[in-house]
Amino acid sequence: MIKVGIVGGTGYTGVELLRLLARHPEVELKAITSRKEAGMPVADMFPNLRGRVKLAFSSPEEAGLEACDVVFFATPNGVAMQQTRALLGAGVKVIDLAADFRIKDLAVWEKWYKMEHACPDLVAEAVYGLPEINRDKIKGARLIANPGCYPTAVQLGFLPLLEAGVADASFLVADAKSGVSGAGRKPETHILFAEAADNFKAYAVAGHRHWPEIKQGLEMFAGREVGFTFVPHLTPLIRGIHATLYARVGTDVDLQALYEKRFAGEAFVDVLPAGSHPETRSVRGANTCRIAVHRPHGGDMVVVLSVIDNLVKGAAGQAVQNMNILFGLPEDVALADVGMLP
Ligand SMILES: NC(=O)C1=CN([C@@H]2O[C@H](COP(=O)(O)OP(=O)(O)OC[C@H]3O[C@@H](n4cnc5c(N)ncnc54)[C@H](OP(=O)(O)O)[C@@H]3O)[C@@H](O)[C@H]2O)C=CC1
Ligand SMILES: CC(=O)N[C@@H](CCC(=O)OP(=O)(O)O)C(=O)O
Repeated sequence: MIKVGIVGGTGYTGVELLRLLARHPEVELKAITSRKEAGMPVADMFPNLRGRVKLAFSSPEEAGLEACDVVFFATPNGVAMQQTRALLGAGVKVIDLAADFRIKDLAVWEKWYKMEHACPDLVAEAVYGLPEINRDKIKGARLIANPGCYPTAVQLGFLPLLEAGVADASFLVADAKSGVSGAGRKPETHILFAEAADNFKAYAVAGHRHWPEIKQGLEMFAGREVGFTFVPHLTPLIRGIHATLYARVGTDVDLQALYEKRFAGEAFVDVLPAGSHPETRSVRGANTCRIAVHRPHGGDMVVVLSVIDNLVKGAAGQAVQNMNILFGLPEDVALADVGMLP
């Protein structure tokens, strides 16, 4: 059995990890931390886990994380980097759902995250946990930087175009909408029901911290610098990201065949038939990225539609997928759920 610890068990990604790991046949949950709720049985806070998770929250210091095989950090940015070195030293693998290890250029990371990095050498070592591009590196890793939610939807959507070199890499646009759970469980005014329900708005148009993360990935796929514009929106859904991606391509490319070929054999990327419009609800609760590719009016613009559940393929599901790869298990263990309609 894989002994698992979770730091930050009271947030939305923490409880989503618990939902997935509670029925993972190879996992033994050893510790789930919360500083505020230490001592409270997990199922008292999250009744969906009654009868499935018997542990109580413990404080991070008393959780015995060094005795685990793998520790997930479902914590705000800047927490995992304080504890990762000691855990790796104790032989524990680490999967960080936050952004501490995602961006290789430290100056860029420090600019966007507004703090000094605690362990630059570990940033260099960390493997970016997008299995569809990094599966082989993930297999041998000690430290996984689990991608952000918008970055997962956007990078998977652009991947075939850029790898094949068929798009104009100097003009890439991502117009993305996220459900409110993407902002986490901490109380903030802009995610109150009366603020976010029956409302729709863009935010961080001047610059969002996922922009450098996505750009780093797109440049790796393209093998060159890219021109990339990213506009996130808050939409009155609870779960889900819908990314609408725009690029210029030559008119002789069979886009449908390109996408189907690139993702053939990928259990968690579903390329829909030509002309489809993927819905966020079709991936709700599922670890699936569902993609459709369009060429409106037969012109030179490609429009890619990419949907994920931000808490599953955009966070906890992808983290469990990475854990399965790290421990040599089939990638879909505990991740075979289909989306929930309606
Ligand atoms: N929500 C989403 O869709 C996605 C989130 N992420 C990332 O995952 C991480 C977690 O997100 P989310 O679950 O939404 O966040 P929440 O704000 O909902 O939860 C944060 C959790 O971390 C704990 N925590 C906070 N500070 C510390 C600390 N200093 N030391 C130890 N534990 C701490 C909190 O519990 P307590 O204070 O009691 O200790 C809580 O359990 C974030 O970095 C987020 O950016 C990534 C992809 C998608
Ligand atoms: C809707 C919403 O607010 N989404 C969050 C992004 C989600 C996220 O968790 O990103 P990191 O893991 O990189 O922090 C935001 O825009 O800040």
